[in-house]
Amino acid sequence: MAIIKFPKDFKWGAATASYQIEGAANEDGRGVSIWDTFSKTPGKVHNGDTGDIACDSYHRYEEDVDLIHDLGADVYRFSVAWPRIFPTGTGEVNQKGVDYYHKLVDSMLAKGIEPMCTLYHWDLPQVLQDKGGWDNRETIEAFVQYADFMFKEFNGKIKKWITINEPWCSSFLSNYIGEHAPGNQDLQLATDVGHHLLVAHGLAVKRFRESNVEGEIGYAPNVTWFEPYSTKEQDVDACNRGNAWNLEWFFDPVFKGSYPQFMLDWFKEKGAVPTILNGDLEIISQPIDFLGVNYYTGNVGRYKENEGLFDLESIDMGYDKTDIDWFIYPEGFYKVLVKIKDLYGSVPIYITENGACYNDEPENGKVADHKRIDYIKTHLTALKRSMDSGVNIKGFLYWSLLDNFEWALGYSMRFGIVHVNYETLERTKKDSYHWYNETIKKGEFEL
Ligand SMILES: CCOCCOc1ccc(-c2cn(C[C@@H]3NC[C@@H](O)[C@H]3O)nn2)cc1
Repeated sequence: MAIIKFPKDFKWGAATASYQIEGAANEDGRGVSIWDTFSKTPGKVHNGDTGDIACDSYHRYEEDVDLIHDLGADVYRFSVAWPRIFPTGTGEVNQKGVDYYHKLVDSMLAKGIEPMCTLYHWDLPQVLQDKGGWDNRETIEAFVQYADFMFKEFNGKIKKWITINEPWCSSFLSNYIGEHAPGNQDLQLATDVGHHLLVAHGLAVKRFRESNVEGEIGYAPNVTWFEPYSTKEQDVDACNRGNAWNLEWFFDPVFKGSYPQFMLDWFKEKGAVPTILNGDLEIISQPIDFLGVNYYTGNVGRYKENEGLFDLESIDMGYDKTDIDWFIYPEGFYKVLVKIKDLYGSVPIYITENGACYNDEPENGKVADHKRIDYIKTHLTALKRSMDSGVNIKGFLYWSLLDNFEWALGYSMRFGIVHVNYETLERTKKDSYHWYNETIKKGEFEL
């Protein structure tokens, strides 16, 4: 069997997000977010699940930090709920919310765990949504004020900042496909929202630099991979469009200061070119210190006229799927990381999310989630292949530490290496947790 070995300075960790784990939705002055509204809208979330309680991490954060510590992790990626800091998005600070994140961060630092903080992981204050949300450019300034407050308040404690998580999800999944909050279905709106998210990212980076606070800053786009069914130009072009929807569309503005022309042309045909103001792209392309990459799945794709937004169909090649019905495709992880290197150079990269959904339940106090272990093994192998091909990967954060609220799928889908009983809130380390702990300790594993 092959031994897959990582560098000694490689950073290992796990990730979560505020709305998915905290609960305490109406506690200590927290304001309403768009996910509170969306999850309480009948038919939007599986089983009518909400983040009202979630994993109750707001009250159990010390237990969860112990889980991170016992894992042997170097880094813990969490997100701050904007409505806990500014309940109406702007204006008066909610000190109890600030105090909570100081307690959380201090507990990490006390155990030698590096905090990696995501400022926007989708829980936009509802008051801002009521004024147009990310379609209203005033939300950009509100985000910059929130980010500026956080940079200064946590200066010296938090030294790795992520501005926006998965702008593709917050724009296209949330405003064109409509599966996520606020649930619009308007392509022009989606391209404008995506653009405003990128402007907000760029202005936050600019403010970070001007603030002279310690640390590094980046963002965390999600990517996928469509492998052409054949070498026919139609198949290759269709897959290029499908890949660019996540990749070039959200990477070129940051790394090149322009949108990919072939995608602008495509969106022009659809009547949905984003509204770009003078100076926007200079702001968006502020240099960043690191790139977060979130990868879960990929597939083989083929040209099919009028299929979806890009004349692209996904082919069922019979690859195994996880319990969320996503194909298991580690080759795509390798391919997309090499493409990022080829297109954007040697920017330091953290895998800020990669993980598998398997809904195994505890039996006699154990969770034998061996398929999750296999998924992690094959994806870490693809990751190491990319590193050996020159991709500048600095660390890997598994999604997710805990089973949690998986957005429109509620609590029906479990990504955690720790099982959460949503009745009792009891945490149970799964076999994958123990395997990951051993891998972190040794810096290697047997494939
Ligand atoms: C073309 C039609 O498509 C319909 C559904 O399309 C998608 C795409 C992507 C996702 C998706 C979900 N996740 C996991 C989360 N990442 C952030 C963290 O909060 C995790 O919970 N990543 N991507 C869901 C649905």
